[in-house]
Amino acid sequence: DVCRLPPITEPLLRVSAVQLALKIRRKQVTSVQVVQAYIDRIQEVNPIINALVKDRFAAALQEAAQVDKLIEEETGGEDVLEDRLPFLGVPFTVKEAFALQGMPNSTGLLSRKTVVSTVDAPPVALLKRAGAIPLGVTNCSELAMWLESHNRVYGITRNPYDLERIAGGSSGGEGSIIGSGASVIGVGSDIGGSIRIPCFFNGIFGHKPTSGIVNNEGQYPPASGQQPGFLCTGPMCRYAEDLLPMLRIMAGPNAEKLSLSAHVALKKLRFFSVPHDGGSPLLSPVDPQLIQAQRKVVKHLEADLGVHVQELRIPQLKYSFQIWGAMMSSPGKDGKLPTTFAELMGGGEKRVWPLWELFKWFLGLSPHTMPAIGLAMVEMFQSSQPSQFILQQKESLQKELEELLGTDGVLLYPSHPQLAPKHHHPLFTPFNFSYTGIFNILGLPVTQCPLGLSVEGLPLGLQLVAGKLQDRLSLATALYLEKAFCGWREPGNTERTPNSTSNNVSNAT
Ligand SMILES: CCCCCCCC/C=C\CCCCCCCC(N)=O
Repeated sequence: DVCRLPPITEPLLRVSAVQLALKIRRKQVTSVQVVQAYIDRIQEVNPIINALVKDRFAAALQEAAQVDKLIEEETGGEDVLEDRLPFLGVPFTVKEAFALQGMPNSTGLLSRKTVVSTVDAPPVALLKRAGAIPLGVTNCSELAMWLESHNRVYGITRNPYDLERIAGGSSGGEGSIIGSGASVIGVGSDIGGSIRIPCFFNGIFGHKPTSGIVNNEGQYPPASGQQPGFLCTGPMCRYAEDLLPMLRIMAGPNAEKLSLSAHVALKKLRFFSVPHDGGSPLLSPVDPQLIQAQRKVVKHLEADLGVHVQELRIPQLKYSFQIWGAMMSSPGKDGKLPTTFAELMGGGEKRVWPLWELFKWFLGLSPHTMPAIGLAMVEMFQSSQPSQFILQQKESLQKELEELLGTDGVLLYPSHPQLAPKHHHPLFTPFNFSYTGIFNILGLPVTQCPLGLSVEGLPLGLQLVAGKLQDRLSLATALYLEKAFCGWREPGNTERTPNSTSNNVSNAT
């Protein structure tokens, strides 16, 4: 069957990063064994999914051997290692848009093909300092600004649940490699959904932190204008228990602001469910299977936690795309407009002429992808003066949601109106990303939570949104839902685990 990945046979690939680190510290397994198991799986699936675009396997194995030596020689005991190096010996992957020393950093732009990073981006450096070992870098969309990971440097990345479908973007290589069981944790970034969309399409967990918490430096392209307030770097992973420790590390000193160690009493939280954006004509209606999955979550929370989940309609959400577009193109505090997409496509030296690129594209001569050319064309007609009406909608939405969520609220909202589309299909539904993009503008933390598979075998999922700096609430809710909905499912494995049957939507009553 050409649409299926080979099944996972190595049990180490079914262990969370936190548990792997524990096993390595306790010498139940060596870091070399774990790193080798992941290299083997990458070599098995990557020729099919094209997710990892440059590896550093030899260096990773050497680093793993050093870790094993360090553990042999450590006299301070397991606790000392856990405290100092919580991810000691655990492999991870990084979106190619981030600097990882010695690895390419083109962000899918052909003119940057030969750019090699000499340093690590700060969140990557923090993970390395916590003992994690990078295996390589993964594919993304051109200039990280599209929901399909396809570019002229590395080609197209495929979805492990159906190779004819997209892996999402812009951190689609991460989504696909983690979803395939060929990486356990990874680093992504998100200015419109680039962590959450690939996590959703590949059935894994991800977290877009509160804006400003994780350092965004060391990724290309740099955000400009007001965009630094919307761009977020965050964790992507297969097991919910890895989200919080990853965030704690990646946030560095800012982690303190999130009180991540505070206990979350789920029964005392206030839950809200918004089933759709209120009907923007630009976006697709929400897939009935996603509506049903969200309803099942509501029922489960009410039955199991004894909470009341309030269903809401928030009319301003209908303008999500217009709000995102207006804010992304607004000038920064210094009055400077953001760098245009056409300038970014030109590699910073000269801007490209979108219509000329379009003409070349039809002749097969453009070094750019169609979505990038399309974005540059749309930009030509975009005003940097957003309408007062849209700004008012944004202000009232911000106020309403912040008041609603406070310090104890969690909102359930679809991640995207459709299940993973076929390759190139987002060209016909380019505004659907607004389901995720709106929360970048609002600066709220959002955890992407998988919810089993659809009748077609594609991942279902949901966004869990919390108030500013309340990341621990959406993270705790995802951890709780993983138990009931079984979290990540192995692609190609249609068998259900014993307690998962009732949560497969195809089986739902
Ligand atoms: C050729 C079709 C192009 C039409 C463009 C229509 C306008 C759509 C505007 C923006 C789409 C951006 C998608 C962003 C996806 C996530 C990006 C991210 N880095 O978080």
